[in-house]
Amino acid sequence: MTISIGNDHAGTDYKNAIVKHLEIQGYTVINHGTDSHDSVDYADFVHPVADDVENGKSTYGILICGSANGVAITANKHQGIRAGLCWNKEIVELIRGHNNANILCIPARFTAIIQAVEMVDVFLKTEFEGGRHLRRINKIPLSC
Ligand SMILES: O=C(CO)[C@H](O)[C@H](O)[C@H](O)COP(=O)(O)O
Repeated sequence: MTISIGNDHAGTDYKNAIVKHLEIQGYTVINHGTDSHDSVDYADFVHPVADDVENGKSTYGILICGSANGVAITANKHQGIRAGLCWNKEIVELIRGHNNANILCIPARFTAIIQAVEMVDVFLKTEFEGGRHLRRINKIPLSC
């Protein structure tokens, strides 16, 4: 499975830990984020990640910035994207199980690196439940 990842300067250390964790497990990771701690603008890496997921180049995306709000707002402008901001594993289960999210947004300044890695694991293993949740997703304008 291929996963696209992006981060701004607030998320560089988190991105590095997540990429290492995923590659050890055999995932292919496309890195659109900055590898530096110098200040950058989140939209510059969000759009390439969202494009990858929309066009099927990647199955899922992972976005990391300070609060995760900038990346989530930007990613959800894309028609085929359902991006969810998560701060614990329970919320991650819900954005996959209930919302069929295809991008996980992680707030680096409000989450420990180990928590972020654990959230990624939950995101990748949780299946969409379908049923009533599919009916609801189908009512989200421009998202399906
Ligand atoms: O864009 C954000 C929130 O909407 C992210 O949290 C950024 O990482 C944050 O805004 C960066 O802030 P900085 O003061 O420029 O480091």
